[in-house]
Amino acid sequence: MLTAYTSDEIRAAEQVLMARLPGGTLMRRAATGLAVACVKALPRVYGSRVVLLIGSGDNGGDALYAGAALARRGARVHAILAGARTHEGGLAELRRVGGRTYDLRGISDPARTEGAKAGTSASGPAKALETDPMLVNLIGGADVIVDGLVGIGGTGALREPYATLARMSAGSPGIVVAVDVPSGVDASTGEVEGEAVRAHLTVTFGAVKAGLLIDPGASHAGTLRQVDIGLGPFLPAPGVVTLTGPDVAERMPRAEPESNKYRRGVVGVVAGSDRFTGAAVLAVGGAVRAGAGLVRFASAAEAVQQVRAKWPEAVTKIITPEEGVREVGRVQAWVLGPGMGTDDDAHALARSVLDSDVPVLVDADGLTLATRDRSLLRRSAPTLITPHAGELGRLLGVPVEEIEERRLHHARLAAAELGVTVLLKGSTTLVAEEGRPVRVNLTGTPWLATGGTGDVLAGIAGAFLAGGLSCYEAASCAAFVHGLAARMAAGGPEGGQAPIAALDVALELPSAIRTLTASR
Ligand SMILES: NC(=O)C1=CN([C@@H]2O[C@H](COP(=O)(O)OP(=O)(O)OC[C@H]3O[C@@H](n4cnc5c(N)ncnc54)[C@H](OP(=O)(O)O)[C@@H]3O)[C@@H](O)[C@H]2O)[C@@H](O)CC1
Ligand SMILES: [K+]
Repeated sequence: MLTAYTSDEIRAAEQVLMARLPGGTLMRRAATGLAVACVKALPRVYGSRVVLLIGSGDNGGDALYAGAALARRGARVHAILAGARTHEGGLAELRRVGGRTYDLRGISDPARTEGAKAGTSASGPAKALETDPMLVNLIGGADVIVDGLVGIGGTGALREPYATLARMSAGSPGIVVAVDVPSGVDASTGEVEGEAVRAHLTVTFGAVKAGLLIDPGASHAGTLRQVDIGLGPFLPAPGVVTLTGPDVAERMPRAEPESNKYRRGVVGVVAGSDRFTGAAVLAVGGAVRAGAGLVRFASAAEAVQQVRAKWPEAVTKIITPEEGVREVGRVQAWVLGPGMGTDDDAHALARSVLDSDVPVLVDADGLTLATRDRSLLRRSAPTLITPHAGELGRLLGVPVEEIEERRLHHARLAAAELGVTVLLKGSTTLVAEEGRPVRVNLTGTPWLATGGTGDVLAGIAGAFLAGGLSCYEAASCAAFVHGLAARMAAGGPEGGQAPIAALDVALELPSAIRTLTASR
């Protein structure tokens, strides 16, 4: 399991460790790791052009010492001094080995208190920077740009001149290496208030910061490399974690020799309607291919006909809103919602499912119904909701943009406010439940952003719930397996480059599960 921390947690651990070591030891360790990462990223160090963006704190200190190490190996190193102060030891060391500096305070006095919103065009002092020939040449001609503007000490939107430097580095052909965290990304949450550095590589020290795993921060971080500085024993229990393949393999329901279909878990699916049938076919497909012992599907006649045609292994029943799921037979968990509609009949059906005493996964139209009638989610058995940002926004009465901007906050808030487990879909899927670390899933692929993949995910998680996993475990394992199957469908476990359809993800599930469980 990978663990991730907030800035405060890292800082507290660093204090304890620092008190036991000679001064400067941690920065030396960090800078050495950073220099090694830069060497690996460069085709050749000797003669390469390295530009350091230096802020006023220790993040800049790391970059200066690493720059000095690169200069000693023959790189041409230029430090752009952007802060009101500069780390003295680092600067002296860089100068000692022939590194050069360019002090921005000499060319402009930008409004340092103004946050620059992403996308706004530069004006005034920022404009003067953007057209400064020296700066344009340095940044435009760099083989590698080392972002040492701010690290875990950063707060709020990047101020000038940092914001302009972040924007300029995005236009450079050089490799951008972020020191500890891309400047402008909130290291604790992944939130980005204004301009932020877009790194190809982030070299992070001591432990992974949660904001590097969660979008929008995650998409600014590029490849992550962690440098051990000896912090491990001093870190607290993490607030954010990520499951690895072996973690998921260990948790997934197993088919034991004495298993029969009832022992492996019976999942009920209430999805689709006479008008919409595709979502039902995909949700049932997810459940069937993820290894449910038996899938009971209950819906209107047209949806039942389509599901039977595609998945003959499902036991189907045509139901009416009045009778609900009373006569469907015993299940260990329900999946409720995809394509079921949102009218009064759908509401009655949802009520009959949510009245049951087994775990229920609520997705899609089920979430729309719950938005209108929150009492649907008040139940004694566990509930898992699987919204995308828009659905969660409606449930919480918050604009979708705010959900996207503050994913970690809103996933936690929803879990607390609604008393359910929340799987918030997106490029970095989050699973939140009160009293537990938020789980971030990293196996997704941009190709997953296509219609119907959420229905497949609901089916997978439903199968895992029926197999005996808790909402928290079922959601995080399902997100992992779903993302892995999508990657494999798109061309390979590391992510291919072919478009995929939702059904491809369902069909790929056995292969994905096989790659996970082969080593268990
Ligand atoms: N502690 C350790 O043991 C180790 C720490 N290490 C390293 O130290 C880093 C943390 O260093 P840190 O604490 O000096 O903070 P850091 O991130 O460099 O900058 C903070 C300064 O930036 C500014 N600033 C803030 N927000 C801003 C904004 N939005 N826009 C513009 N400016 C902004 C503000 O300064 P001011 O406004 O006064 O100029 C603030 O004081 C850490 O990430 C890691 O790289 C490693 O060496 C390993 C050992
Ligand atoms: K940085």
